[in-house]
Amino acid sequence: MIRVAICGAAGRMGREVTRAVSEAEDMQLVAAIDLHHIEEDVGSLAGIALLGVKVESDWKAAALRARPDVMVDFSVHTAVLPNALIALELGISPVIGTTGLSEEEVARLETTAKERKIGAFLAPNFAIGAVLMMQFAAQAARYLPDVEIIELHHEKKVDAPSGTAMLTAQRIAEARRAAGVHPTAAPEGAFEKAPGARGGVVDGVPVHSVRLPGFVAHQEVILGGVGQTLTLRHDSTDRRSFMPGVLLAIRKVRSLSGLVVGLENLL
Ligand SMILES: NC(=O)C1=CN([C@@H]2O[C@H](COP(=O)(O)OP(=O)(O)OC[C@H]3O[C@@H](n4cnc5c(N)ncnc54)[C@H](OP(=O)(O)O)[C@@H]3O)[C@@H](O)[C@H]2O)C=CC1
Ligand SMILES: O=C(O)C1=N[C@H](C(=O)O)C[C@H](O)C1
Repeated sequence: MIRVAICGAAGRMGREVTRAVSEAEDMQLVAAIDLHHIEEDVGSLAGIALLGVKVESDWKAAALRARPDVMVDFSVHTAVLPNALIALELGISPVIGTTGLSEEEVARLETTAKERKIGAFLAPNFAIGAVLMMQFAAQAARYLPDVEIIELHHEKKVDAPSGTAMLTAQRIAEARRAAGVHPTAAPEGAFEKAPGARGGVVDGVPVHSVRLPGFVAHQEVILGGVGQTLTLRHDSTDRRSFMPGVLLAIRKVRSLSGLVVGLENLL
């Protein structure tokens, strides 16, 4: 049995992960950490009976008591690094889905996991369709280097652009560099009458972030060429879409060497 702790257990993703872990035959939920709902039991939060597991607020105390093998983090970007450093200090492998980390924070995780020789995993998107979309986008950008990203999420999402859009832009930029191609420059005199109208630029790729009720997690990558466009679109209409990827990461993380980023590296 893999002993699993979940940080952010009472959140939208945390509840779904709680359910998925509790249904997996090779996993046992041993700790649930969140800053809210600490009086409620995870069973009622997730709509399942998980007798004996209470939501706690102190991750280190929970880790020392419950001794998990793996810590899954779907909390907030400010909590990820401290949570993961505690995990690595105690020999627990982190599986991180939380987005919005800085490059410096990812670098710190990488160094610490390497120093401590502990497997760690981070993915901005655990849905297989999103992983394929990112790969197709990178492949297509070699031939159609003019690309823009539109990501659309629920109104409660705090970070923009999404982690998925950030990684997609990074993959597109790498593909452009490898192929030696460049996007078309904006016409001379181009201007924004409303600041931000052309989106935020990530690694040379304009990204447009939409936040509205009714959305879960969606992304379009639009590539333009002479007389044609190619649109790649992925829709997560239910958070269950992320669960097979999360379970896969929980099963594989302890066999990794240091920090691995991106679900494609586990498939
Ligand atoms: N990689 C992927 O495939 C996916 C990633 N995500 C990412 O996961 C993250 C969570 O998303 P979502 O579930 O919608 O967010 P929620 O706000 O619903 O859940 C986050 C939970 O974490 C709690 N929390 C805050 N600080 C801490 C802490 N220090 N320790 C433990 N728990 C804490 C929050 O409590 P409080 O309410 O008090 O702040 C909240 O209950 C986001 O960064 C999102 O982008 C989401 C979907 C898929
Ligand atoms: O906050 C979300 O909901 C999601 N966050 C991740 C991201 O920022 O890319 C993954 C997915 O898009 C859902």
